[in-house]
Amino acid sequence: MTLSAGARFRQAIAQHKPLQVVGAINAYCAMMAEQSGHQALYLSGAGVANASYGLPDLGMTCLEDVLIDARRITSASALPLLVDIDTGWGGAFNIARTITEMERAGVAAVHIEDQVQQKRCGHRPNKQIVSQSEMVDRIKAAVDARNDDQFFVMARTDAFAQQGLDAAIERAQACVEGGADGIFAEAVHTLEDYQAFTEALNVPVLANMTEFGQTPLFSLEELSSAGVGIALYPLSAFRAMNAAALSVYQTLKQVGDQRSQLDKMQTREELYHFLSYHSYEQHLDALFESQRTE
Ligand SMILES: C[C@](O)(C(=O)O)[C@H](CC(=O)O)C(=O)O
Ligand SMILES: [Mg+2]
Repeated sequence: MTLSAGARFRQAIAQHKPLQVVGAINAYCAMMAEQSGHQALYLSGAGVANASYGLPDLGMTCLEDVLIDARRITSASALPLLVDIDTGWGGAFNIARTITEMERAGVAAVHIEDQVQQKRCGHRPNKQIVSQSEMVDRIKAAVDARNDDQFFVMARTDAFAQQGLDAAIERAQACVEGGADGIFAEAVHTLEDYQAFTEALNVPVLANMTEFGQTPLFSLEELSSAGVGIALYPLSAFRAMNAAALSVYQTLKQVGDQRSQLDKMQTREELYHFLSYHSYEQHLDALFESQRTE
């Protein structure tokens, strides 16, 4: 029997400590990540907002916006996909619908956070969070809605910024009691903070290694020593792609050709390799005589 996406995510967590989960902004990135040997993918809420809609990460995208990108990724890669569902987009029934649709889209796992609906990036100031009981209700609604009991519901808490370590850990514990399968400890500052979370909890703890934020970019060994179960790189490839693209646009404008930029580009042959272009072409040639020219 083939394992469900959720079961494969759980298996990957069990096999890697920590499991690296890498952001894939689109289907092709998912294919490159998979062929680079990664075991799990991430669809970033900020990434969907920024890349697919040209919007900031301020709770302006909705379920359908994220589902479109999630479906594209699960169609292109067999790796388990963790999806950022922000606040779940509403009350208990909205959250239930979000979970049902994510499962239908072939998603393995989601994280739902305790910010108010008009959420902010976790690494920005002035975040506001809902009460602990409202957050636990979000978790209960999500867990109750899943069809596959292996589908992984992760609680993200942004409480550290406003309320400090102890309150954030207490919240995380309450979420686990409410049924959360894992905890995303957002924007904590030190390995000791992670260690405190992992010691207080009996579920995997995720460390967000997002660049230019509140958390230092710890190595896998460091995260492992603090007991972290999942290391997330939500936008690393996206940021690199953006810098390369900008350089190409500016150079074309200023210089008039792209020759100095070729070393920043993936070659046609590399592109075709990741897409299995040649095997499609061979299939075409073998199947349809009329396609052959010689
Ligand atoms: C993980 C995150 O929720 C995301 O949407 O990718 C962001 C990442 C970022 O803005 O760097 C967050 O940490 O809030
Ligand atoms: Mg997000």
